[in-house]
Amino acid sequence: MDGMLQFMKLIGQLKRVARTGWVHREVRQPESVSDHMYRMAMMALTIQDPGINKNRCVKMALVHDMAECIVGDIAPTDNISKAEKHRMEKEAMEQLMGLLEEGLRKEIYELWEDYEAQSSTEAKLVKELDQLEMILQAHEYEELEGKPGWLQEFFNSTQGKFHHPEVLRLVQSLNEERSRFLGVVGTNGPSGNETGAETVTHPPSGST
Ligand SMILES: Nc1nc2c(ncn2[C@H]2C[C@H](O)[C@@H](COP(=O)(O)O)O2)c(=O)[nH]1
Ligand SMILES: [Mn+2]
Repeated sequence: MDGMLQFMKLIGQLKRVARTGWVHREVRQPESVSDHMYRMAMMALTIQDPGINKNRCVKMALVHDMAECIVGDIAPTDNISKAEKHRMEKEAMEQLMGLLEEGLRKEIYELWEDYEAQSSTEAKLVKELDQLEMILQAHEYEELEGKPGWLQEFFNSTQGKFHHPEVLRLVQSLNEERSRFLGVVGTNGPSGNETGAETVTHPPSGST
């Protein structure tokens, strides 16, 4: 088969790889890895910061989890070490890159390596978008399932991970909307001047 066609079919598998974090919590109709990367790419497209290479961020968002078409979506709950996860994903990337011509192979692999190593400013921002996209999706699932606070663990595990002003602004808006949904604003809810890293940490009883 044509290498490019095989590459595109492998990438197409991302549409069918459900995000493990949601599967683990028995979310109905969990999003796929490609769903996750699409919204991250859109988030990157909206970046206004003149000091950031926005196009690099969009490309990085689109490639950062592509190895998961082969190795699947490895989550913290899988208890696979960072080193082993990196080894598995690097092997998958090499298989994918072997299907491409030299120029494309270099461009994509360099973006992926930068994200993995968190070397560039853009890579660090895309990591923040990765975490923002996840907590936004968690909030949306809480709303869809009518379960305020249900997915608090995703907010706890990302606390303190947000630094870029444009990301913090979105996290702040998300936390304010989530607080209203939790029904705590106006009682002992957030004061509204949080940096966005804090989350509402007193979900109603019954959430884990
Ligand atoms: N149960 C939890 N799962 C989590 C948490 N943080 C991340 N995750 C999941 C989300 C994805 O399915 C996967 C990794 O996502 P990447 O975008 O980094 O590949 O792990 C958590 O706190 N709890
Ligand atoms: Mn990701």
